[in-house]
Amino acid sequence: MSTEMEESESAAHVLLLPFPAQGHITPMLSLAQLLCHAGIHVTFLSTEHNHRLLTQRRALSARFPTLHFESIPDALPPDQAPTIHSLHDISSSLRSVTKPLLRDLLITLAKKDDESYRSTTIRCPPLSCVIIDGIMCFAIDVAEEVGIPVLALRTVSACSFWCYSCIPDLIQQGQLPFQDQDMDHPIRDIPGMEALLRRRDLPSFCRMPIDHPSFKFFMEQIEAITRVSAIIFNTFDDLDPLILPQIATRFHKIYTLGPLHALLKSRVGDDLSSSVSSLRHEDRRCMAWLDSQQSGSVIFVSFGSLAKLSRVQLLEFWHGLINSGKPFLWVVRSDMLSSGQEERATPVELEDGTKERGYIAEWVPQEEVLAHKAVGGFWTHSGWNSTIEGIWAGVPMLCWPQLVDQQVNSRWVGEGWKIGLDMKDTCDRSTVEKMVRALMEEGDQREQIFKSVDNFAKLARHAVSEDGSSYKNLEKLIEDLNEKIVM
Ligand SMILES: O=c1ccn([C@@H]2O[C@H](COP(=O)(O)OP(=O)(O)O[C@H]3O[C@H](CO)[C@@H](O)[C@H](O)[C@H]3O)[C@@H](O)[C@H]2O)c(=O)[nH]1
Ligand SMILES: C[C@H]1CC[C@@H]2C(C(=O)O)=CO[C@@H](O)[C@@H]21
Repeated sequence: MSTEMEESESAAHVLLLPFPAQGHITPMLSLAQLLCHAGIHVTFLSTEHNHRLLTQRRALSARFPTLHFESIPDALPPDQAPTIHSLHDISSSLRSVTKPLLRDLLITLAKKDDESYRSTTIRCPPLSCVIIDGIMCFAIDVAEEVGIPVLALRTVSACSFWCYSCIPDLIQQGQLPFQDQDMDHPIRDIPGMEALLRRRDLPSFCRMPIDHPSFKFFMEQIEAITRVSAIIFNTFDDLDPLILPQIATRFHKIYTLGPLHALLKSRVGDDLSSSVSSLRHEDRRCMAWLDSQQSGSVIFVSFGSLAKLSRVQLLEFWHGLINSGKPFLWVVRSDMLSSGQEERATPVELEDGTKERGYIAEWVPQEEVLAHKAVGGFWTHSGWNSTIEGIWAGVPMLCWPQLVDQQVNSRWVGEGWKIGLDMKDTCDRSTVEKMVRALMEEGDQREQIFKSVDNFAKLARHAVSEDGSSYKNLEKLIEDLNEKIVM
């Protein structure tokens, strides 16, 4: 199929526009590879800063000749990582700087006789579709203006997406903003999760005043995404059987392709390194350290690419880990401490305890780490990529959510899917110690959690196998993109 499509003038050409952060680029790049593997032309458009950090671009283009990397300015300082508080700046910069340039690019790529691509060995057809990250909705206006159909990849979980979608209803019902300080007050009006959520489990921006610029940003995205032709989710049908039908009541076309990283391996091959989308340098020495540890003994601790910790939180976590007595591999990014709190001495008992049974790394090959036999538990911030990678690896999770969708994900992990423990809103050393022990030590609780996560891991394997839902949905997406009927 791919050879025919490469030569065909009518093959699809899709522009992918990720949000500029690791947790968004990784699933978008998996999707890019899956589409290119089927012969579709993909223009992967990153902001200039991230384009430079994607050091594996050349290797990827060599492997997938229909994968083209392009960059676009965003006018943000290169070291400004997105935070929930900087969303307003990011959003206005994308609108004022990136949006007009995107319009020019789409017009150029949509032309039937674009010479820049025709001069390459593989002829590239005119742009037929745009797949945006579900929070890059400024691009919908542009694509509509240029007359190109738009789909969205929503990189958060389906369950948190559904919560986002129900927020306007919660506001209308007077449940938002919260009327008092009781964060355990039940939220019963989100269809499909009636008996599950408390106020504290709603997306973190629900804790903000509703006239806060970041709250407004999310409200705009929630409204705008209703205009896309279809939404792609990084989940699989057996994980979300209660939620996907709810989403389908409001969004007429959805494709569930998850776990995307596993579908990529299943379709394209196992030799692909999961590091191709990494924006940071990986410390691979941690793998040798893991080799030296007993099977199932290590707790892997990673809070993704954006979470920030105060020095007090870091020390409480560290004390809790050391006091638990369990070996640990901990990703402590150099930009993880809140600014101004970096330069202080570490208590000697923590240094000694770490030398004895810990390994601290700047950034690791997380998928490989999760698959290592020494890893018996995953303490995570419940970012969606980490959560679905943890499910795929069949590793029980301890959750300490911080941002946006993570609050919802951790509730589903703890009480919905029952594949872990939710430590939300607490971080003192004795809670950490108790929770780490509960997760890692033999007993009924661990056994139940392990059974449940193992079951979802098996269902995930089925989903990406030839007769599984994600595999078939990808076929359908490819067919729809090629036939140009997703619109
Ligand atoms: O040392 C590390 C740590 C992380 N990762 C990878 O980095 C990604 C992190 O993604 P995620 O777990 O989703 O966390 P964030 O980076 O925090 O992602 C943001 O984007 C996600 C998708 O929208 C959201 O679900 C999160 O809440 C949001 O913070 C994963 O693929 C990890 O495998 C590594 O490769 N090495
Ligand atoms: C920095 C955050 C802005 C919104 C993004 C998000 C989402 O809802 O897509 C979740 O967490 C962060 O990645 C992003």
